[in-house]
Formats: sequence, C-alpha cells, structure tokens
Amino acid sequence: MDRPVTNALSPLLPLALVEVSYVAGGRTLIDRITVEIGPGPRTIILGPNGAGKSVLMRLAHGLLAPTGGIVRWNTPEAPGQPRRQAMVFQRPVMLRRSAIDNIRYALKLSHVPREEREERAWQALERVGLSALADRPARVLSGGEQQRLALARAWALKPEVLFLDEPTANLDPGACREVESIIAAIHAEGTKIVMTTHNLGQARRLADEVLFLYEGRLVERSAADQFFRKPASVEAEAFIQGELPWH
Ligand SMILES: Nc1ncnc2c1ncn2[C@@H]1O[C@H](COP(=O)(O)OP(=O)(O)OP(=O)(O)O)[C@@H](O)[C@H]1O
Repeated sequence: MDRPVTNALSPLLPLALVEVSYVAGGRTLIDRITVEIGPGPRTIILGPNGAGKSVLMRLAHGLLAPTGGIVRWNTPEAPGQPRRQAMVFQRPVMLRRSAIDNIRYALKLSHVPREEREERAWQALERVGLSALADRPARVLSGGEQQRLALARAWALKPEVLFLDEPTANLDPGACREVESIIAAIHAEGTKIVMTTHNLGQARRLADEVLFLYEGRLVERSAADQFFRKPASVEAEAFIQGELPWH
C-alpha cells in the first residue's frame, strides 16, 4: 500500500496554531484561534457561511500569513523536498493541458523524480476513475470530473496532510458522493484530512472530529459523535437545529 511521504523522524504534524488572528479591511476574520491538529482522525472545520473556515484553512496551509499569532508545523517544509501538504479548493484550478498532464506537472513541481512520475500519475487517475479521460483537456471536464482530477493530483503527491476547502460545494449529489468516497480512500491510506464544510450531512458522514467556527472564533472542538449528539456551545446547537444560516 502506498503510504504518504513522511519522514518518520520528522513528521509534518502536529500543526499548532497559537493565538492566530487575521484582520483584513478593518474586520477581524479570525479571532485568536489556538488549536493543535495531529495525525489520524479526519478533522472537519464546520460553521455557517462567512464564519472564517476558508480563511482559517488558508492560514493553516500557508497561503495567508496571520496578522497575529503563530502557525507552526512540527517540521517546516524544506526547499527541494517533495511537498508533504496539499490543498484542494472549492473550484479546481486546472492548467490548460490534458488531465494526465495536470498531474504530471504537479509531480514535477514537487520534485518527484522523473522515473516515478508516470506510474504515480496514471495510478492516481485510475483511482478516481478518470483513466479514460486522461488525454482530454482538463478544462472541458465536468465540474465533478475536475474535482476528482484535483483530488487525483493531490493524491499523487502522497501528502502527509490534505486540506480540502468545501470540495463538493458546486457538485450535484452523485458527484458529491464520488468525491466523498475518494476522500475516504485517501484517508484510509494514511493521509490526514482537514476539510471545511457548511454541510451538516457531509460533516456527519465524514467527520471524526469537528472544529466549530463561528464569527471567526473557534467555539468548540469535539469528537464528531459527541458534537452531533450534544454540542457544548449554544452556537453549535443552533447551527445543528438549523437556526443559523448555513446554505
Ligand atoms: N482577503 C479578505 N479581505 C476581506 N475580507 C475577506 C477576505 N477573505 C475573506 N473575507 C471575508 O471573511 C469572512 C469569512 O470568509 P470565509 O471565506 O473564510 O468564510 P467561510 O466560513 O469559508 O464561508 P463559506 O461557507 O461561505 O465558504 C467573509 O465575510 C468574507 O467575505
């Protein structure tokens, strides 16, 4: 079985956020969040629209720099080393190339040796059921196919941690289920999943633990069964009851 590329002596996780804030346009979008994210359980960042889920994930992945506090990985990414963290977005960003070339290119950028790239690219495409579309321009694929391709591209990198920002937000229920089963398979291979959603059904299906975000604050962190059975905060309780806007 393929294992994520992890140096056993210096794993990337845990990731620690210490008093992390993000202020933009005079608004505090993330408000002094302290949390440690370790390997293992699927962590779902849940909360209503505008709670700050995407901003928090971008801060964790390093796409945004916090305006306050610290984001600290157990081992920082080293230049020239294969990437051990990857991110998939709500709307996949595809290069103007074929499906398989999109994966090949990501492997090249991540310094995967040339002789390994072909096998890894084809294997990833196969796993998401897109082998037959390998030579089709990525940008003409359907929304669901593009998202599966984005997952294949991330999967091929064998990341230690995969961030997913509302990966099914624009998909119909069938495509949504396909993406969820791919995420489950990536997790089963040992990659840590950190995913945002505002979809309660999806959180119930995928979460092992929930970070509940509300107005930029981390209001609650609970095991998923506990969260859905008996949330600790009034905000989470209202969200679960459907009293907060979330669609
Ligand atoms: N760079 C920015 N500058 C100013 N405001 C921003 C910036 N990025 C995000 N915001 C605002 O911050 C708030 C949180 O945005 P974010 O995208 O993190 O929410 P979210 O919880 O992911 O919501 P959704 O479920 O709708 O995706 C929103 O009100 C958004 O408009």
